Order: sequence, then C-alpha cells, then structure tokens
Amino acid sequence: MAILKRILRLTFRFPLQSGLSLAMAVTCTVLVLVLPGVTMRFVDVIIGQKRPDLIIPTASVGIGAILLRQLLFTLRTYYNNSLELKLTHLIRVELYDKLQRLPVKWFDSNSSGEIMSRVANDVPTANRIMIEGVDQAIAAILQFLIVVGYMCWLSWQLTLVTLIPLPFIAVLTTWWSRRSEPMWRESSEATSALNAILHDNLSGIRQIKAYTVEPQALETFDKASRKVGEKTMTVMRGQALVWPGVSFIAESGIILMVAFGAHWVLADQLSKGAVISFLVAWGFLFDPISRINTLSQTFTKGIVSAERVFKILDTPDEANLTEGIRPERMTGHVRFENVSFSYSEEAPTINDLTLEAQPGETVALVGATGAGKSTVLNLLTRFYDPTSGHILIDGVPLDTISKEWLRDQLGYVTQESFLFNTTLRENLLLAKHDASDDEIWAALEAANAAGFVRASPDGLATVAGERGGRFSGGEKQRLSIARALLKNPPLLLLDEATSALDNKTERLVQEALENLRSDRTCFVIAHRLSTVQKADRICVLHHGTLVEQGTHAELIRLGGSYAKLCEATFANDPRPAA
Ligand SMILES: Nc1ncnc2c1ncn2[C@@H]1O[C@H](COP(=O)(O)OP(=O)(O)OP(=O)(O)O)[C@@H](O)[C@H]1O
Repeated sequence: MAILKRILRLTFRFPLQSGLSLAMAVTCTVLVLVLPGVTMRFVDVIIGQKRPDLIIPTASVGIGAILLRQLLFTLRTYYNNSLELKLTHLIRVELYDKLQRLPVKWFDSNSSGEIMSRVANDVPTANRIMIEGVDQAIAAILQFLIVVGYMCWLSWQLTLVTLIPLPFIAVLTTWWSRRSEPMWRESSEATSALNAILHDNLSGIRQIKAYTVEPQALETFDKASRKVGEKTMTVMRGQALVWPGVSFIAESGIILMVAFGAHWVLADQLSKGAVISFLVAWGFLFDPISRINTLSQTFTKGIVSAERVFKILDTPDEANLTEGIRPERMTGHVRFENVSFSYSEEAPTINDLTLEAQPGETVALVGATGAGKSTVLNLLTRFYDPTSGHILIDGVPLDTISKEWLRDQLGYVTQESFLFNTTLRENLLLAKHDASDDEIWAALEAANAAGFVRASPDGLATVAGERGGRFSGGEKQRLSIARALLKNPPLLLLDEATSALDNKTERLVQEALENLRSDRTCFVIAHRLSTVQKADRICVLHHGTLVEQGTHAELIRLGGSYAKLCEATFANDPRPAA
C-alpha cells in the first residue's frame, strides 16, 4: 500500500495530465448507461407502445452518445500515454541521478546487467500501475457503481440476484493476487539475472571467442533464459486455472439473472425491456470484473517492479559527496596514518599503513599481485574509507573534505584506459569542460598522442568506439594521459599499464607519463623499472602491510624483499632507467 501511495504521489507531479485523464475516464464511464437505456426504450416504448416516430430520434441519441464516448476515449488514451512517458522519464532520470550518487561499494554487489534491467524494464512496468492500474481501476469501480445504481433503479430484487457471483469472484481474485506476487518477484529476479549474464558476456565477447567457450557461454545463457521461462510459466499456469474459474462464476450469473428476470416478467412484476436492459447492462457490470485479470497482473507486476526501483532510490547516497571542507587549493602533501582497511569482515586488505608524500614527490607502490596497491589508490579517491586510521591531505583529514572537491583535485589514470563511445573531443573535455581546442592539442602533444589523432580522418571528432575500441592499447593510454594533463591536477594517481608495448610506443608512453608526473604529487602503481628508479620513495607492500620504503638505491642496498622483487619482476624490463 505504501508503494502505491508513493507512485500516486509521483503522479501528482503532473496534475494537468492526471486530472484530465481521470476526468475523461469518469465521463466515458457515465456514458456506458446510454446503451442499456436506449435498448429499454426501444423494447418498452417504441415496440411496446408502437411509436415508430421515436425510432430515429432515439437511435440518433444512442449513436451520438456512443460517438462522444469513443472520442473521449481517444483523448483519454492520449493523456494517459503522455502521462506515462513523463512519469517514465521522471523516474528514469531520478534513478540515474541516484546511481551516480551511490558509493562505489554498492556497485561491487550489484551487477551492471541487473541495474540496466531496473532502469529499462522495471521503471515502465511500475508506471503501468498508474496508467493501466489506477486509472482503469477508478474507471472500473465507478462503472460498477453506476451500473449497479441503474440496475437498482430498474429492479433492486433482480440486482441482488445479478450480484450473487460477486463475493465468490472477489475471494478468488484476492487469493490469487496474494499468491502470485512472490511468483512475479521470482520471475522479475530471473529476468534481471538473465540481463546480467547477457551484459557480462557481451562485455567479455573477445575472451569468450579467444577461449572458444561459446558453447559454455550459450549453456549459461540458455539456463538463465529457461529459468525466466519456468518462473513466468508458474504464474501463467495459475492464471490459466483461475481466470476460467472467474468467467465460469460470472457467466453462470447471467443464467441466474435471466431465469429470475423471466419469472418476474411472467408474474407481471417487471417489463421485458427492463430484463433486456439488465442483459445489456450486465456486459458493462462484468466488463470491469473481466478486466480484473489484466488489472491484478498489472498491479502485482508493477508493485514488484516499483519495489525494486524504490530500493535503489532509497539507498543512502555516498556520504560527504558535496558537504565537507573545500580548501582554497591543494599543495599535494599526503599522509597515511596507521590506515587499515578491509573490503569485508575477513582479513584486512591494508594493514596499519603509515606513509607520506611531500608536495611534488612521486611515490611508487610495488608488491606482488593482490598486495593492496590499487586499494591504496581507492582509499585516496575515497571510493572506500579506511576502517581505522587517517589519511590527511595538506594536514586536513580526508573524511572531512568534500568528495567532490577532492576528486576535482585528482587525476586518475587507470591501467585499463577507458574511453566513452563518443568523440575524442568530448572524451577529453571530461577533464576540463571549457578547454579550447588549442589546450586540447597541447595536452595531446605532451601525451605524444597528437600524431595519431591528427592522422585520424575526423581528428578530434573521431568517435572512440565502445570502451575506446577504435584505438590501440598504447593509443588509449596516451589519450587518458592527455585527459589527465588537460585537468592538470595537483595530485595524480597512476596505475601503470602492465601490457607489453612495442619499444617505440613504450618510449612514447613513458615520455607522456614523465610530462604528466612533473610538478605534482604522484602515487604510481609501478610496473616498470624506469618508473620505480625515478620515484622519490618506493613503498613495498606485502599482503597489505608496508614492509619496506626508501629510494631504489637504498632498498637495493638493503637486499630485502624489494631487491628480490626487482630481480624477479624487472629482470626483463624493456626500458631500464638511464
Ligand atoms: N571490490 C573489492 N571487493 C572485495 N575484495 C577486493 C575488491 N578489490 C580488491 N579486493 C581484494 O583486495 C586485495 C588487494 O587488491 P588490490 O587490487 O588492491 O591489489 P593490487 O596489489 O593492486 O593487485 P594487482 O597488482 O594485481 O592489481 C585482493 O585480495 C583483492 O582480491
């Protein structure tokens, strides 16, 4: 009920559309009485009293009223559609806005395919409660009351007989509506899971092909799709039993009504016209009841979808996104003080980490895979917050600073350079919305990317393709470096690519990185000996613990884990430091 109220409240944001739609529904409904009324007049007055002069006027009134009803129906459909589109747009935009404000942690446990399913399918399904559900339910209740009122006016005794099937139908449909709700929920969840698999498989289509696991991928998809079918079939099976039952009860009622009607006509207690009018009106009385099937399905499915949409909308925003301190400027002094962090309840991923970077220094993070290097960067961006300890920037605790401000000061070049499927210009402008083309070209020059961009047929207007697929790995890296250069942030987080590049590209990327690193504090996850050697401080992480720190020469002299790691990891470094 609370969900229904919430959807109703949303509808009130469009008072004109919803008001007009309801007004049309009410007027259309009142006009349903024309047909039984006209029929009775034909039987009792025109035929009964032999009044041929009334045929044309009565038929004209009837046809006019039916025409008006259909015209109003057309208008009602128009206002309904317009309301539906507006509501869908409103909720989709609210949902998308919410998704952008949710913490990164939330996305760890919600797959993209499932989220897409909520935005694409659940929003319109929830809206159907309003359009088909509430509007039609109000019209149906009204139609029912008007027709019952009309019947009572003709004969309250026959009306009582006509209504006998009603309680049975009400009990059956209420029972089914309750029973089918969890079934629809399961069907909806199965659809989301199917979407998640589809999204995942399409994103990894190259891996699927490269490992020739198409049959296994197909099998997973087939299984998930079959599950959707099975879950939906369970509801359909129930419906296939319940709705014929409802029709049986309703139609048996006609026989009962005609039988009693005939009895009272023979006893001269009722006119023939009244019985025929009852018969015509019966159609309008049970029309809303026969629509209960679709209506209850719309309500049940809609409530399930609305629950899923509201669940996202009710998730708390990422804390401190806009609130918090916004210092004048950042000099880039970073200090981790006894920082520990864990993604889950298990063993800490970062354990009592204390390290410092002076403004303009480059700190290289090295360590075996899974040692926690990326996690350190995740803590600096505040995608996650430490479980204990403090991170200070220019002496200010990070958790008191506005996240928006902090992220404005950061350049983050990830290992997998991500480009959006839009023009290069728009991809680069993400870093600085108002950058001129001259500034963009300067950044591209410094990133050693200007050459290949200029050679592309559309230059800055070249579309990058999905995930930047139009460009090679080395090109994408240089484009993301250009993006970071354009932003010119005081603090740079850099996850060096591990992918082997040819010597020339390697040199070009290295030069670009050196341009990027100069004059700013830089935390780099280093995979190249040259980067490590040039770093002001090297921090060696082992299972989330800082085991050694110092310069390259100091750590080599120490002969500890760094020296061993250096030997093992950088032995074949294609570009040893000068
Ligand atoms: N979002 C996450 N949820 C749960 N555990 C995670 C998450 N991200 C990373 N981990 C775990 O935390 C540990 C440290 O991961 P992290 O990515 O920081 O290591 P890394 O040193 O950067 O590794 P690599 O060099 O392979 O990128 C790993 O055991 C990893 O499985």
